[in-house]
Amino acid sequence: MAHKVEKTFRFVIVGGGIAGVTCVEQLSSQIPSAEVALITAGPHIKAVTNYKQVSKVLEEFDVEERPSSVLEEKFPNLTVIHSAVKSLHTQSHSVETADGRVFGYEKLCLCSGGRPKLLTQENPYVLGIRDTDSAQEFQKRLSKAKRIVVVGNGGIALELVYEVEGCEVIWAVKDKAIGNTFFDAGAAQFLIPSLEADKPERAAPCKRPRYTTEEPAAGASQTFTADRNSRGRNSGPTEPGSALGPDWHEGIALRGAEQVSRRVSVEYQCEVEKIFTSEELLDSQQQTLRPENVGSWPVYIQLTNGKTFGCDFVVSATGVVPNTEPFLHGNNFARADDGGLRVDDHMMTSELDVYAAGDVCTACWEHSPLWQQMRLWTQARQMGWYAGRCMAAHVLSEPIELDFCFELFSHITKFFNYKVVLLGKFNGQGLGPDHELLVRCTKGREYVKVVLSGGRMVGAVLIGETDLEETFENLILNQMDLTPYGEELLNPNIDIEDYFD
Ligand SMILES: Cc1cc2nc3c(=O)[nH]c(=O)nc-3n(C[C@H](O)[C@H](O)[C@H](O)COP(=O)(O)OP(=O)(O)OC[C@H]3O[C@@H](n4cnc5c(N)ncnc54)[C@H](O)[C@@H]3O)c2cc1C
Ligand SMILES: NC(=O)C1=CN([C@@H]2O[C@H](COP(=O)(O)OP(=O)(O)OC[C@H]3O[C@@H](n4cnc5c(N)ncnc54)[C@H](O)[C@@H]3O)[C@@H](O)[C@H]2O)C=CC1
Repeated sequence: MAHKVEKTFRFVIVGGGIAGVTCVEQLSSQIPSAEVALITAGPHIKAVTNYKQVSKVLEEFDVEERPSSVLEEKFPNLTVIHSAVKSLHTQSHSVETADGRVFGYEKLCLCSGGRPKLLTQENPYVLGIRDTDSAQEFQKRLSKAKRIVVVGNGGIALELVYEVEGCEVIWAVKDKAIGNTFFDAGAAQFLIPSLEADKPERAAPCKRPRYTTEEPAAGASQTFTADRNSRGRNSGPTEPGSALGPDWHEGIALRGAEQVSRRVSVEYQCEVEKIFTSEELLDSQQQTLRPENVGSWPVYIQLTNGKTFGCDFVVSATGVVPNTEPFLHGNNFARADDGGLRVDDHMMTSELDVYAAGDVCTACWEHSPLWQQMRLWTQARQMGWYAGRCMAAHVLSEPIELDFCFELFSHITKFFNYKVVLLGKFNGQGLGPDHELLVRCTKGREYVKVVLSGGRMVGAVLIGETDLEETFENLILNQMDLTPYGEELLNPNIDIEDYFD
């Protein structure tokens, strides 16, 4: 190594996102005398605010971007270093930053997050959304756009298609239904009318114990339009930093160049065949172009269903890749198939004294039958907190067991303006055909799905103000045999809370 070690810290944490900051807070509170360094690339750090434990495992909180001085004032033994780590030397227990400084560590936690897994890296018309900078770039480009294509069917796509106004959106999804990372086709059917104009209908409960859904045929498309009055929004840009999170779009107006309201066309069961410029389009003599798509768009996207759309730009909302690159050279990290650093049940990587938490890591311990990893804010906080506890326990030679929060998967969020709660194996993940679904759906009001295996509840999707989360969480955790209750479990006329008292 070219440079001399400037200082050795007991704990070094890399990354000022939710995972890194929570890890720092945990370590600094547990061992206040320990010297801790937080090395982060951005000028700001993320802070969890308004934390609320909704039930045993469900939690809600806001996230704010703050100057790092707030953390340093709170924890006198903390040093925040604003520079990117460019290399890691696990043999000598040191990291080197982009500005050429070298810091030693006794224990290190990598919390460098992830970045968008783009359809293509080179095309200037293909955007990803991750942090405030990329959200602002998206907003700027959108303000001049008449049509965009959104590719992907997860969290970002779901948020964008609902929020974008004044611009036509073509939404290309690989699947038969929208929102496949969070929902099944039934929930998608419940949500899709929200893309259209608000037409208040009297909600009539309909119990659907047998699970059937109508799906669009392969290669089909559906168009939804909505007239919406502008909703109140703050207009000022937010400060640059790490990954965005809940309600990131509340602070920025997502409005295109047209005086139209929402117009979304969903192209089902298709992927991207090719992305090309107008010159390339002329050269290739595209036969598949519909008349409405002919024009001088800066970029064209050809889908595997044979259709080609011209647009102002493409949003690649196609998942994340863990930020591991700076740490790999010269070291021997075991990585998972998704590119994340493999961690065990103590958040330890395969390298001695190196831990990892949040989007950069892949949980490779034997999971509880009711938990799975998803790269989410909540899990970044839980992992950062638990990694901090493990690091502290190891230096103090104390025993530590996997935390209870990894017992049951839980996530609270909002899609299409509905509250969404996901519990356990909410989509029957990994259960094979050996499970049963109960569904209750009240159009425009709520969608409740329960996943049962061997008569026991193993997962649930709750959309709307169902007020069922706590009861269902208990039923999942206590694994009570629900066979005697049958379909009554979702009877809208029974107060289920009283039922199980
Ligand atoms: C648009 C969007 C909306 C989202 N909405 C939700 C939501 O509603 N609910 C939810 O649960 N989750 C949501 N997520 C996911 C959530 O934001 C992430 O899972 C979570 O923020 C990950 O936290 P992290 O600390 O692991 O990583 P990050 O927040 O990405 O933080 C990584 C940090 O590491 C720093 N860093 C990176 N490389 C280096 C380096 N070499 N040296 C030093 N520092 C480095 C970065 O500057 C950053 O500070 C959303 C994500 C996006 C992009
Ligand atoms: N409310 C919430 O909980 C939100 C969570 N997030 C999180 O932020 C992160 C980033 O979000 P997303 O990019 O939406 O990731 P995601 O993992 O949620 O979804 C990625 C989607 O892209 C699809 N996809 C992948 N490769 C593709 C390809 N080549 N062509 C077409 N489709 C492809 C996948 O099938 C999946 O539907 C995720 O970890 C997500 O969970 C994001 C927004 C909201």
